[in-house]
Amino acid sequence: EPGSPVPPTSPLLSRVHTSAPDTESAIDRSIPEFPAATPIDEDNYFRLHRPPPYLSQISSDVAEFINFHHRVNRKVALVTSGGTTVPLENNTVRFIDNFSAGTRGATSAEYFLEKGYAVIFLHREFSMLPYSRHYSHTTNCFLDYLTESPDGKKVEVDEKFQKEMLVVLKKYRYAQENNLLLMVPFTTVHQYLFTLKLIAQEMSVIGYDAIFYLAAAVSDFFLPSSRIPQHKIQSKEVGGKLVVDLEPVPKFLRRLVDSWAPIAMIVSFKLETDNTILISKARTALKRYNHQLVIGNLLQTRKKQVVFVTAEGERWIKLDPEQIKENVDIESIIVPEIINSHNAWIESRKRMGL
Ligand SMILES: CC(C)(COP(=O)(O)O)[C@@H](O)C(=O)NCCC(=O)N[C@@H](CSSC[C@H](N)C(=O)O)C(=O)O
Repeated sequence: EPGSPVPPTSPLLSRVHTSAPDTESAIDRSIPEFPAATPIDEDNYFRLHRPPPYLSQISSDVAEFINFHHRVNRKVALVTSGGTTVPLENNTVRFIDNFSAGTRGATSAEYFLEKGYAVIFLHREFSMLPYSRHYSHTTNCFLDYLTESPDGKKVEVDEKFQKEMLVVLKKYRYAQENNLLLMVPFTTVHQYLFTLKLIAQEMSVIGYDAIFYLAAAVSDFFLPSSRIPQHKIQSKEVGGKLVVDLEPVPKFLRRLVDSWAPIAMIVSFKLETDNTILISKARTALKRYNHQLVIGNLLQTRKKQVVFVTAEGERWIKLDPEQIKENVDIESIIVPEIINSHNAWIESRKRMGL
């Protein structure tokens, strides 16, 4: 409406936007075909693909945020959240998406903040966000929490929701006013990998006070720039069938552990749908990447139970029926456990003189 007050630009929304394809730089026919996932070629992915055009903006925001907290020795958690996409056309009409609403990441970020961590929230643009997830358009529509004033002239928060909303609002404002939460978006797996690498390298200044909590659902396969079509695929051009030939995504977790963040504590999630392979797959990931903790979860039961897999063994965390009835966030149990492990990790590093 002309003249109506401009809505506040929420500090929860980053200054960069990722969902519109950067059609200028995504295609580069000069890039040779190469299997991205073999260890030797892994870094070729970063060397041969151009970084997202907005990366320098993110780099300066992240550096400023990290220095702000490093000065006061505050621990920083990088929480990744949401699914990455694999565009099938440069002017993207179709893309392969990875399942994730972003609830795990957004909820976990709240509990890290509650425990005094600063949080860099590397999230799929438009997925669930800390605090606003309680009243987002996809879960509890915020309009259902409002009523009209008796004279019908004003909007008010419904009396029965005042208490719970005040708790969320206070936490949101506290994070905002104390610069504790930095929002960094991604959409494609390409954007995710370049941004994760950048943040990991900038976080190295924090050493073991940094923790990586990798809840994002990352694509395992992608369409290399060398063969992505420029425009929307026309069915007549492909004889009515669409055959997609994807390359494996570089095993970035190995790079993260070995070189981008060699001192930080790293927690990854393993998502399966078959319970018979969950623990073995999580253990394989732990052995392959040699980080500290893999949290296994099944798509079907991810909100009620997870399994911690470490070098010492595995341990299930399950909500009991009462907790399920009470809508307890399983992250309210997961995150404090991880923070205890992070503190033990820091003590062990100090004892080793690192
Ligand atoms: C995505 C969910 C299930 C949360 O759901 P929402 O609350 O709806 O957001 C999360 O808990 C999770 O498992 N996240 C990790 C999922 C994932 O993709 N994990 C990868 C490991 S990280 S991607 C690593 C890459 N594949 C490699 O091997 O280097 C995997 O299972 O393979």
